[in-house]
Amino acid sequence: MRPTIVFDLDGTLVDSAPDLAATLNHILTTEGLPAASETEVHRMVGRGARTLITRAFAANGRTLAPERLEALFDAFLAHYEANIDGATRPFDGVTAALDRFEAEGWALAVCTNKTERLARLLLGKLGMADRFATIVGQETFGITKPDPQHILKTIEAVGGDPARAVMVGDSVNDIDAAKAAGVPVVAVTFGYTDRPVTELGPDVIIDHFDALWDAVQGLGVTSETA
Ligand SMILES: O=C(O)COP(=O)(O)O
Ligand SMILES: [Mg+2]
Repeated sequence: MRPTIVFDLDGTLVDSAPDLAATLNHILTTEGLPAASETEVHRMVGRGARTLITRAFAANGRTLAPERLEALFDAFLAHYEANIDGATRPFDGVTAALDRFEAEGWALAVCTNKTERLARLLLGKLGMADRFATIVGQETFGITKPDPQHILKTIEAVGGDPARAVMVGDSVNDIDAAKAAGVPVVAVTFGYTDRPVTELGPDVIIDHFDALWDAVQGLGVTSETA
């Protein structure tokens, strides 16, 4: 059985904050609220767009009734879909790192709290969708990180084994989900998080995708079949 490497999307594979911020700010300004900075967005992304909107309104002392939140979520998705790849690009070294894992026989997967639909759209526009054996989002199983089942079901979807899998992510949601799933986790330092990943207890931390292959080798999950 092939080993599986599961990637978070926003803040891990792709630098999507500029486009997420543009859409969030479209919603906020339409509502008469001040725009959020990209740094603020970095701290609020990670639990999906409903949570992003909720957090941004809370930062302005506003709470949202459930119906209002759903309406704003729909408006967010429509605006984001139309602008999804405006400035979003893969982080430096992603392509070479994916090439390496693919060449060594790993199954590549995405597990994101974005919607699967928009994750597929974005990765398709970036020419990356075909590289992944599966792309799992918030609505795929109705489960989101930090629930460990989000990662475990992603591994299952590619026919993988959690005992021969690794998670790569940027936030507490990825790290907590992986730990609860019993899957070793690599944290990146260049993503979106409200707390430095050094405080979150990942198995290993990398500053650049060029360090990913060696970091994963150090976790003892290898390409050879047992
Ligand atoms: O869009 C989000 O809030 C999070 O997405 P991610 O799980 O890919 O980081
Ligand atoms: Mg992320």
